[in-house]
Amino acid sequence: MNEVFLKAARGETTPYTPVWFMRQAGRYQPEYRKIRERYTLPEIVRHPEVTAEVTKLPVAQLGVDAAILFADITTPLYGMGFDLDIVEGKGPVIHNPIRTPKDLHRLQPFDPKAHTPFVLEAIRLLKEDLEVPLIGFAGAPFTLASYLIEGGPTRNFVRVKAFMYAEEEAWHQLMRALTEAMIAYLTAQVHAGADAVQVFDSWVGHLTASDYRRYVKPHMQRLFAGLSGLGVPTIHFGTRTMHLLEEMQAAGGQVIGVDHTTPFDWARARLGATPVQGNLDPAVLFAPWPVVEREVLRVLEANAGRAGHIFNLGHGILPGTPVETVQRVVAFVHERTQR
Ligand SMILES: Cc1c2[nH]c(c1CCC(=O)O)Cc1[nH]c(c(CCC(=O)O)c1C)Cc1[nH]c(c(CCC(=O)O)c1C)Cc1[nH]c(c(C)c1CCC(=O)O)C2
Repeated sequence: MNEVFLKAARGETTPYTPVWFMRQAGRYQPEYRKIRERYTLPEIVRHPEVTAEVTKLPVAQLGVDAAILFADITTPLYGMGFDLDIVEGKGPVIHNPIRTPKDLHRLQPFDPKAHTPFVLEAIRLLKEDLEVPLIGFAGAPFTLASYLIEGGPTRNFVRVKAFMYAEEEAWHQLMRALTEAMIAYLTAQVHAGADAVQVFDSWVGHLTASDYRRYVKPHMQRLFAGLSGLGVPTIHFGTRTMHLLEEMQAAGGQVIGVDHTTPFDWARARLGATPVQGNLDPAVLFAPWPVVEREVLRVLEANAGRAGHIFNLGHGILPGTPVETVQRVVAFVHERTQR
C-alpha cells in the first residue's frame, strides 16, 4: 500500500506531499453522474459494491494518495430514529427534527452492525484491492445536531443556537448521544479496515470561541479520547475556524483540517508541530491553469517544506469543477514537492 498519506498524517517526512480531496467522488465526474442516474445517494450507500466502485473512481482518475469511503454524514442518522432525504442542490432535510427536549425521546442508540452493515461491508470490499489508504469518516456532533435541530441546511444557525442556549441540559444530552454514536460508528469503520478517520465539523465555525468551549469542546474531547485506542490517524476538520483552530487542536485529532479562509502559514505557525491538511479554495479549480498553479504554489510556499502537510482543498470539490484541472493539481503537487 502507498503509505505517503499515513506518514504525513503522523508528521513524518515523505518523498512528496500527499494529496486527496474532500468530495473527490461526486457530481463533477461524468462517471459518477452516470451511476446517479440509476441510484439515489442513499441507494448507492446501501449497495456495498456500488459504494466501492464510486470510492475507487477518483483514485484511478486523479492519482490521489488516499480514498475516502463514499457515504454521507447523515448515513448513521436513519438508524438513530430520523427520517430524512438528501435534496439535490440543497443538502440533508430531516422530516422529524428535534425542536424541544421532549423530542430527544426519539433518539435510538446507534448500533453500526445493525444500522449500517452496508458501510462496513463496503470497507471490507475496498480493502481487498485498494492500493492507497482508506479514510473513514463521520459528522461531528455539532454539525449533526445542526441538521437535526434546523431540519436542514441553514444560513444563520438560529434554531440550533436557540436550542443550545435555552435548553443547555438537553443540548448536552443530545451532544453526548451523538458523540457516543460516532465513536461506535468510527470504531466499527476502523475494525472493518479503515486506515484513518476524518471527523467533519463543517459548520462549527459559526460559533464564537466561548460558545465552542462551553457547548462543543467537551464533547469533541470525549470523541477523540474515544478514538485514541484505535491506532489510526484522526483528522479534525471544520470550515471558517480561524478563531477556533487552537481550541480544535486542544480538543483532539492528529491532523487539523484548515479551510481556505484561514491563511495556511498562520495556521502552521499557530498549530506548531501538529500535521495540517488543506487548504486550496475549491473555487480556484474553475480558474485558468496559470491561476490554479499560482494558488497551489501559494499553499505549498505557506507550508515552507515542513513535514506533516496533506494537500487538500479548504472544503469539498464543487459540482462543475473541470476534472482535468483536478488531475493537473494532483500531478503538479506531486512534482513540485519531490524530495
Ligand atoms: C455537511 C456534509 C454533508 N455530507 C458531508 C458533509 C461534511 C463535509 C462537508 O462539509 O462538505 C460528508 C460527505 N458527503 C459525501 C461524502 C463522500 C466522500 C467524498 O468526500 O468523496 C462526504 C465525506 C457524499 C455526498 N453527499 C452529498 C453529495 C452530493 C451529490 C449527490 O447528490 O449525488 C455527495 C457526493 C449530498 C450532501 N450531503 C450533505 C450536503 C451539504 C450535500 C450536498 C447537497 C447538494 O449540493 O446537492 C451533508
